[in-house]
Amino acid sequence: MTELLTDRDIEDARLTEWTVVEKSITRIVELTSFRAAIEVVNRVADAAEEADHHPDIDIRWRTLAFTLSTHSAGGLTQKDVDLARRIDALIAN
Ligand SMILES: C[C@H](O)[C@H](O)[C@H]1CNC2=NC(N)=NC(=O)C2=N1
Repeated sequence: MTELLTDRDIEDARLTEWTVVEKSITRIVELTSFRAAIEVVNRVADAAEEADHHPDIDIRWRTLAFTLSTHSAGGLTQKDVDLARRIDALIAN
């Protein structure tokens, strides 16, 4: 579960909205308003607490940047892929 994923594993996960940046993945998303952005942040916070896995979040008016990595493993693990999918679902809804 906390094993580091290979580059191939990350490609195979097909996280099309995410960009690999060094040992992490980032998704930038623009919402319709600051409040809408904060609502997404709150939903992601719930998902993060539930998973006990926490993204770095950069908030700039209505644009959010989520960055995922597993600090304890020093890179990307399945936990990041799982949280990325949850974030994608929360943004879509
Ligand atoms: C004790 C607890 O499981 C750890 O501190 C968790 C919490 N959230 C975390 N989040 C992330 N992104 N990486 C971690 O290594 C991590 N560790």
